[in-house]
Amino acid sequence: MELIRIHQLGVDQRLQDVSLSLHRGEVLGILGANGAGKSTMLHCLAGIEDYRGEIFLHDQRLDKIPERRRAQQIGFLPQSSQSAWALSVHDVISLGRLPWGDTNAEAVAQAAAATGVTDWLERPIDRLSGGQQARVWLARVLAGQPRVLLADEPVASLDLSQQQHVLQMLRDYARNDCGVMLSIHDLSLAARYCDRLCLLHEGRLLALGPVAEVLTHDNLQRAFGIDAHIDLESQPPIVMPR
Ligand SMILES: Nc1ncnc2c1ncn2[C@@H]1O[C@H](COP(=O)(O)OP(=O)(O)OP(=O)(O)O)[C@@H](O)[C@H]1O
Repeated sequence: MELIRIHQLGVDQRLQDVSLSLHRGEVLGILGANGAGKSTMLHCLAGIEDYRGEIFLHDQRLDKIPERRRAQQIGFLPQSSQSAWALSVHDVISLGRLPWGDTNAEAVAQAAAATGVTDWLERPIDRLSGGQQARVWLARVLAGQPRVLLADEPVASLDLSQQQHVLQMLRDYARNDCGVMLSIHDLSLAARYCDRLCLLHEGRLLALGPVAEVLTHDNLQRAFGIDAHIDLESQPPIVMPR
């Protein structure tokens, strides 16, 4: 069943005629070169970018859904986040409860545990490393318990172990009757953790479907201009520029 349906999405010169769906229980990976339109598409879904075309959440047009309800349903992790104040980790994660108007201590504790930040709850966020802060911002989104979780490069600043941990956690999150849409540059990780992939090229949809249909030599040549070594049968799968 579709959680999100995008129909002919367009933004100025940046995104053209993109149509796709996010299904219940799946992780959909958004791929593409720098400037391909990944963030732009996620911003449209998050309600922070004007667009042409239509986006449906369940069967309701996104722009007709009251803002608060939309924020309860769709959580967004931007590419980078910063706090203007030296909030504690606990307070940052609690901000994720704003759409609900509560402080749900259990949701906050669960989000902290899922991202492995429980030991830092009392520390000011600006005293953490970049990768540690990234996990706290992710915890903030998780605390809102959104049905649809959008994440713009959630593992870009994480070490190898945390990349795996976070992607597995997002996969588990999706399986719990939710959906996750994330942009990612590491094609091997995308092959390993995403159920389906969407490959954007110059603002257009170049390929959409199961991993093996999207990560082909031809598609990677067109999207990234690379000759790739692709072995999707190995454990874990390998997709690297030669
Ligand atoms: N606020 C903006 N106003 C106008 N153009 C923008 C804006 N933000 C991004 N762009 C342009 O839109 C295009 C798509 O950018 P977008 O950020 O969606 O790419 P991306 O695929 O997320 O790239 P990256 O991998 O570098 O994060 C780029 O050409 C970019 O220069």
